[in-house]
Amino acid sequence: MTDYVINTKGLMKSYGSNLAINNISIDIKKEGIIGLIGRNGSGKTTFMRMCAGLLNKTDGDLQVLGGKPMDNLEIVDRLVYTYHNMAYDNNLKLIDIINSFQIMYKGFDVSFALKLLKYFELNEKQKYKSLSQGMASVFNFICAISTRAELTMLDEPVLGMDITVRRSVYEVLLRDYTENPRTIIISSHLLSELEGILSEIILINKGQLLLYKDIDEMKEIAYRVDGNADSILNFTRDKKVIYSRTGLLYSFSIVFGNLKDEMSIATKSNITLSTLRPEDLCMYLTQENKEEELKCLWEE
Ligand SMILES: Nc1ncnc2c1ncn2[C@@H]1O[C@H](COP(=O)(O)OP(=O)(O)OP(=O)(O)O)[C@@H](O)[C@H]1O
Repeated sequence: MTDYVINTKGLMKSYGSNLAINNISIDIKKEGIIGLIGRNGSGKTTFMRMCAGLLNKTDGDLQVLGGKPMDNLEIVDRLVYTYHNMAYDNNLKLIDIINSFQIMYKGFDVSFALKLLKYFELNEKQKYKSLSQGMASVFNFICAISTRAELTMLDEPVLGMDITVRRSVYEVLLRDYTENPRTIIISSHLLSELEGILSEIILINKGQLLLYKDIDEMKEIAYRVDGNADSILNFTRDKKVIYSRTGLLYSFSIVFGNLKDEMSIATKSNITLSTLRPEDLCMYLTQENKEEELKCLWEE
């Protein structure tokens, strides 16, 4: 038995001339709730769809649950992938879809799915097409989580949900994971909300893998350096600076690397060091400086 759910080597996917996944090599460990994080268009959906056997790769190796996912029933029976716009037949009621999941997945827990429908106040007789975006997302989540598949991939699962429902979904997810440990990969932009339930983060940008880290490790791999511009420059001279802002009122830099042992040097150099929240680190690693373009918007 392999210790990994997904192994890729040099994975590539192009849509015509558009390179959506660019040379991703990653071994994703079994068990955990993993956040697949990246900006719009970074390739999250493309990556998940390839893993789910719904999309062919262009090049490279891709193994999911120890096999190739494309046209491989033995593998796709052990995984579930849901997204916000599931294309169900217009006439299907929620109960019909639940019954189909039960037929497709031998581990599907119907009674749990029905309890969740009640908990989230959905009516099993309602047609899927009549659900609001938030309600449809809740229903897709219910189907995915009740499948208890070895690999559960949720693509933007909370799209359209209000904050109260999102919180309930996170709680159900975490509790169900504790009862039934498996690998759950969630793509989302809302890292700040998810942080509390994630064990690892995969960050991709423009189709490339930037990092795959344990969430606790992430809290020590980059630091914010505050001080006056000269002190910051001196302190960061030999360090990997990923973002810098120099202003009249304040200046700071973001340094990639563990600076835990440099606290006393920093204090002597009139520098304040602070750790970054995973969400901020992801933002600094993927943002582009558009200051000049922004100014141009109001120019004649
Ligand atoms: N069917 C398609 N045909 C052509 N290009 C596509 C297609 N699907 C995705 N792309 C392109 O591939 C890139 C990655 O898209 P993808 O949907 O995988 O990103 P994403 O990270 O899921 O984005 P978002 O967070 O906005 O949903 C984008 O440049 C997108 O325009």
